[in-house]
Amino acid sequence: MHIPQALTIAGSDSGGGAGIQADLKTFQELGVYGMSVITAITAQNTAGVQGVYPIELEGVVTQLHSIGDDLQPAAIKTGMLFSADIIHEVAIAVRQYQWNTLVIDPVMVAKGGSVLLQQQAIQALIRELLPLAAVITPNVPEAELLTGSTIHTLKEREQAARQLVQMGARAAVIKGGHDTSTPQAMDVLFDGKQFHYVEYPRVDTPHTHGTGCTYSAAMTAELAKGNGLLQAVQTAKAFVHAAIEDGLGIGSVHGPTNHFAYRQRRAVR
Ligand SMILES: Nc1ncnc2c1ncn2[C@@H]1O[C@H](COP(=O)(O)OP(=O)(O)OP(=O)(O)O)[C@@H](O)[C@H]1O
Ligand SMILES: Cc1ncc(COP(=O)(O)O)c(N)n1
Repeated sequence: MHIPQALTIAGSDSGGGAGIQADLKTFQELGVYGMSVITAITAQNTAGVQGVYPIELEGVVTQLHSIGDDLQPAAIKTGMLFSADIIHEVAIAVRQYQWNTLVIDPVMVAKGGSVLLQQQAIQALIRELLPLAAVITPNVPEAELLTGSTIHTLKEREQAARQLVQMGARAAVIKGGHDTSTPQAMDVLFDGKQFHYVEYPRVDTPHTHGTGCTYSAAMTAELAKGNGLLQAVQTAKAFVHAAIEDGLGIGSVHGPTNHFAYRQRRAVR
């Protein structure tokens, strides 16, 4: 039996809703064997981030080699990378091990405002990692920082997605989770040739901690199974929407999403 395998390179969230924890739960829920390279430990809960502790560079590099020298992830995602040095080492490993199906979630700040990517690392992300991406999945503020343009309208989101492809990514998804002016949570995918629009109704909930991580992890899992990009994005959107809609009510502030929801809904159908 062939088991699809995927790797996440990201930060640990002690609260379990975002980062490595969200990624591995999502991989598992979608029937994919998950592996991890941890870039930083965060002390975090539903109220916010209480501390950020980057892993020593050598520790990140050794984890990358442990995976690359033995295991064969069919798809890889990056989340919180924290520093330019870590980005540099990840880019080297991606090229060395030919991790061509690379999903970049350019995590920059947590929902509560804590910095998860140092300011000076943004240029390294653009220069070294973005050109290796099968797809990059910024939210609007992240897309603005990556492209240097302001984004208000749908046209501007499309332009930003196109620009990210011109900058070297093979595809870009600009997420609409932050745009509360519309009743739909609509994401724009530019696959290098055409635009696709993936949408579900916006859920009125404060429990959206880790939505971006969960979405990009679900995309990575679907790509690891050999699915095409549009199908992977559509399944990921269904997965994250179910996870938001069936929130768990865990924690006192911005709770995690429900990683069981997609599988449970399919089981009762
Ligand atoms: N309230 C909501 N209702 C429905 N869908 C949502 C909602 N919030 C986010 N989404 C969807 O969740 C996915 C993740 O998007 P989001 O914009 O939250 O990412 P993000 O800001 O990068 O997340 P994170 O802050 O966790 O990294 C997208 O498909 C987005 O449209
Ligand atoms: C380790 C880690 N990675 C990513 C996020 C982003 O998630 P959110 O913006 O929902 O807090 C996070 N909070 N922590």
